[in-house]
Amino acid sequence: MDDVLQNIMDHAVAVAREAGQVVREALCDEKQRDVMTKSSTVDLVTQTDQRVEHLIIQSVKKKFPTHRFIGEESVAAGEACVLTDDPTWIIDPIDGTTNFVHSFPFVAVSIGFSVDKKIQFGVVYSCLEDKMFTARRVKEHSVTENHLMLFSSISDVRRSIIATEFGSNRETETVEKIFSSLRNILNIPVHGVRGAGTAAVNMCLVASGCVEAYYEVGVHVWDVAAGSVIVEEAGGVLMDVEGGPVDLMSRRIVAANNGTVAHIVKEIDAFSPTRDDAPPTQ
Ligand SMILES: O=P(O)(O)O[C@H]1[C@H](O)[C@@H](O)[C@H](O)[C@@H](O)[C@@H]1O
Ligand SMILES: [Mg+2]
Ligand SMILES: [Mg+2]
Repeated sequence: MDDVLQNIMDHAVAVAREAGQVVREALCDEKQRDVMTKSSTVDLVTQTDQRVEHLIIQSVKKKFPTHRFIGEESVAAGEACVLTDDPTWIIDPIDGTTNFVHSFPFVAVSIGFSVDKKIQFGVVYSCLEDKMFTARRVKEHSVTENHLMLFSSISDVRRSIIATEFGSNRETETVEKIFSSLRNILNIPVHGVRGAGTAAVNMCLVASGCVEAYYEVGVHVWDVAAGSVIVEEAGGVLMDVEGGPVDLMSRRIVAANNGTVAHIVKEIDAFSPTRDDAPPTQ
């Protein structure tokens, strides 16, 4: 199985790189950044998101015809978001669409691969930085092209930088919760709060030791599937925002180094968005 998995992962890396090239080219063409909206007026999608997801799925289908997919834009188009035991590619074609639309320079292609409902490997290609982050759920972990994972050993949360995002839900109650968590964390006080505008890159920043923790409520499984392995294989931990094991379908995540995770969880004003795998409402 090892060689088989490596073969699949090699394909994921190759197709992520190909997808990244499409994203870079699209950035120079305003038409390809024309905005459409999904769950809210600030939940953006472009024809490039759809095109890149199609490219990845078609490429994988040719090589691995029995594999299944959970893709952000396919789910937006009505496909079910159900993780089975079958080999499944979990794809975010452009993580950081808002960044892409505004040319804010952090945009990633994120691909997680799951078997038996466990993510086996993750590939995050931060395509404007041209950084490829990969990790496989075995002891080995690697970040190609010399992007070494330098995991943070800081355990004093007051010396930390915490990454988070504001998401795309602007309901008053949600915004209140987001700011309540942010206020608690700033008041610790931490050295700083940052956000790259992409969950996948934020998780790679944890794995690289650039930030001590990342948390968000409102993410989707395609935002965090790949990053989850990258963080864990770098030596980090994943947790639910109220403590306890993370559930990638729950839309809640904390990814952190060991020293700060407990402190961060204490400060988050948690809430529960509709799960990714909830049955569709009629
Ligand atoms: O750009 P996306 O693929 O839509 O992912 C975004 C997500 O929509 C947003 O809610 C999060 O705050 C970002 O961190 C994601 O990466
Ligand atoms: Mg995303
Ligand atoms: Mg996306």
